[in-house]
Formats: sequence, C-alpha cells, structure tokens
Amino acid sequence: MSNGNLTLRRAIDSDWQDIATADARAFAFIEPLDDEALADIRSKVDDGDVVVVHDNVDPDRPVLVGIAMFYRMVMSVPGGHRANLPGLSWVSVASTHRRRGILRMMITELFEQWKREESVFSILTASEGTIYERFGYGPAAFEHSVRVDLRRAVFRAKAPADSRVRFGDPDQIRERVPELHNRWVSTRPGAIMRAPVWWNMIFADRPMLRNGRSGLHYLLHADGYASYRIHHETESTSIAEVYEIFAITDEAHTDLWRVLVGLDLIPAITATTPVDDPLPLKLTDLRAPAVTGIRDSMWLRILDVEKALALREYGHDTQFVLEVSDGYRESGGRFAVSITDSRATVAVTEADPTVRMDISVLGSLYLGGYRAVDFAAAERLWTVDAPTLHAIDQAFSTDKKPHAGTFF
Ligand SMILES: CC(=O)SCCNC(=O)CCNC(=O)[C@H](O)C(C)(C)COP(=O)(O)OP(=O)(O)OC[C@H]1O[C@@H](n2cnc3c(N)ncnc32)[C@H](O)[C@@H]1OP(=O)(O)O
Repeated sequence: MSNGNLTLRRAIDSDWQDIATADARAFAFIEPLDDEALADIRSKVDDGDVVVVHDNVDPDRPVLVGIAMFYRMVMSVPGGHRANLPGLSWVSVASTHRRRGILRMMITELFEQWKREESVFSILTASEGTIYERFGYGPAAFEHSVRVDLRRAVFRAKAPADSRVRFGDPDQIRERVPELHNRWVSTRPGAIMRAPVWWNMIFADRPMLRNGRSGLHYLLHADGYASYRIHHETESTSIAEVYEIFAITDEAHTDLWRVLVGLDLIPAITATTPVDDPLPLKLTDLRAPAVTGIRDSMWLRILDVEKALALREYGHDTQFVLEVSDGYRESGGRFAVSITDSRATVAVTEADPTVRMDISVLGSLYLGGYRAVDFAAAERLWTVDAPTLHAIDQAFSTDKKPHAGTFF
C-alpha cells in the first residue's frame, strides 16, 4: 500500500533495529531495547503481523516512520469461554510525521486483515484516552493502583496454624506458575491467557527492564501465586512492589496477601489490583490499602456483533432490538437479541430498536467493566423505556469486574 511518499508493508528481519530505535523515541525510553529484550518481543509476534510505514522521499534511504503490530491472544469472556483475538500493540509514529494519517493507515490495514481472519474482537492497552474511540474501541477493564501501609494492615481473621505459602525456587516457579495463571484466567472476565513464549520473557526478568529494582521474588500457594520486587523509595527506605498476584480461591488471596503485608523492615507495598479486590474488607482498617490511582487497563473493539453477543453469558434473561452505530467500519446494524438461560441468540433485523449505542459503548459494556445505567446517565446509551434499561443493565453486569492481568 502507498500514499504519496509513504509505503506500508509487513516487517522483515532487517527492520527490527529501526523498530527498536523508533519505539524508544516514541515511548520516551532512556535506551532502545537491547538484543535480548528485542528477541523476547520477536518470539511473541510473527513478522507477518507487524506493519511498518516508510517515508521514501529519498528512495535510497527510506526512513521508518510508523509501526503497528498485534499479538495473537486468548481472553476470557463472561461465563468462562475463551476467545482468540488480536491484541494491538507497539503502535507508534515518528514525531516528525505525526497527524498525517499514518496511524489511521496502519489501523485500516490491520482491520482488513482481521476481517479476512474473521476476528470477533480486538483489544489493546492505550497510551492515551483520546485516540482509539474513533476506531470503535471502548475502555473495558480497569485496575487500581494501591499502596498498602504495613503499619496499619492487620487481618481480621487469625493466621492459620500452618503456612500455606512458600517462596518458590526457579524450577518450581517455571513448573507451577503458568498452570496457576491459566487456572486464574477462568475466574475473571477479560483475563488474558499467556502462551509459553510470554512466560520466557517474564521468567528471564531482564535487568534492563527492572528500572533499578530487585529481581522477582515468587510466593507459591496451591491455588495462586504472587511475585514482587524490592526497590529504594528514598535513600533510607525500601518498599515492595507487587509485580503480580493471581489467586484462584479466596483462601489463596488471603494467604498470599498475609505474607506480603508481613514482609519485614519495609513500611509499604504497592500493587495493581482488580477494582473489586476484597483486600480492604479483610483488614481491620479499610484505609490501610489506599487507592492511589485508577487506570483503564484494556480497551475492547467488537468486530462482529452477532458472534460477540452469542459468545458470552448474561446475568438476566431478556429480549431487545439493539441498534449499533459504527462510524469507522461496517460492524454496526440492528440485531434482535433474545437471552434465555444466560445465552443469547442474535439475528439481524429490520425491527424498530429498543436500545441504541455506539460500538465503542458496546465494547465498554461487554466484559462488565461499565454498567449500562452509567452510559444511559451520560446520554451515550438510549433505551425505549426504563424497564428495558434495567433489563440490559442486569444482563450485561458480571459478578466479578473484568481484569486483564497482562500488559501488552
Ligand atoms: C495500542 C498502543 O500501542 S497505544 C500506543 C500509541 N502510541 C503512542 O502513544 C506513542 C506516541 N504517539 C505516537 O506515536 C502517535 O502520536 C500516535 C500513534 C498516537 C498517533 O499517530 P498519528 O499518525 O499522528 O495519527 P493519525 O494522524 O493517523 O491520526 C488519526 C486520528 O487520531 C487522532 N489522534 C492521533 N493521535 C492523537 C492523540 N494523541 N490524541 C488525540 N487524538 C489523536 C488524529 O487527530 C486523527 O483524528 P481523525 O482522523 O479522526 O481526524
């Protein structure tokens, strides 16, 4: 594909050093990824899933000015079904070439590929909140940043007589952690499964990506694990930063957090948690874990409304005619939706709509991260009457809030 002096093609082997340089500039890294870290990334993506744009004003010296790629990922939807889907990532355009339509050119190319491949959804983690809605993505999962004050963190329940948590040695970690994570994926909508190549990068724990923090310490439980780093917050104080904590059972969640809040000689722990994490309810002082931030951790784009609606389970049986607008592609239309025994049958219809919304709003509702009543209050979702809104709200709500668990 070409557009004036710009050409778009799939990446080849010799592009990767330029990709690393361009990526470091675009994302304000101190240094480009080194050879090892770049090899880790390359092991997770096929060059055929990476698009690059060159400026050919000087045909002897084409300059790389745009990159976009996608990972082939698997995500859990409400009810536990796992969907294959492209995860858009590494999107960048050189500062010298911004706002000339290069992002749009690359996304259009990838959407064409996903159409050929009959993808039902696409996901991404967004660098800014204003870029991706125009392409039909909606914020779909959120996470809290928390800082736990260890002087105030006391569990209500007594500690069990026997500790059920152990530090893992490297062999145990490699053997058990991927299996525990895979079991956790089934417990949350929006949870992203990790292929073995993703684990290689995590277990390699490259010093370059630690930003001066310690290596990872792993805590293992029969039904979960946690990993954390120590870092100097001030010259005289170190704190622990939880890298990840995934618990399949409530008991494992309590046991792992009990060990973390019992770490010696540090005043605080920071962590990223699901927005409905029960830790504050387990402590005598609910203010011990202070929420220091909330982040839209994953955005979802529905590419095929009929298939997407039929894939998940629902919290309430109902019928409605849904009109979806899609200003970027042709995924919208009118759909008769009938939910019985938590499953939906969906068919294209000419009937008058009883619910209307943009495709990005449907993406935001799909995993249960937002409620329909909130979008109605924001005047971004219309229903024919209040009972219809209530029914839609009940149908799309989930017991647990979505949590992706993997940044990409
Ligand atoms: C999934 C991910 O990888 S998220 C990471 C995204 N990358 C970054 O944040 C790295 C730094 N930023 C960049 O590299 C670039 O500024 C990009 C990729 C965000 C945008 O690239 P550009 O080529 O300038 O975008 P392009 O000109 O195609 O713009 C497409 C549309 O998005 C809009 N847009 C682009 N960037 C932004 C922005 N930062 N904020 C708001 N709107 C934006 C444009 O106005 C344009 O709107 P329109 O077509 O509806 O009129």
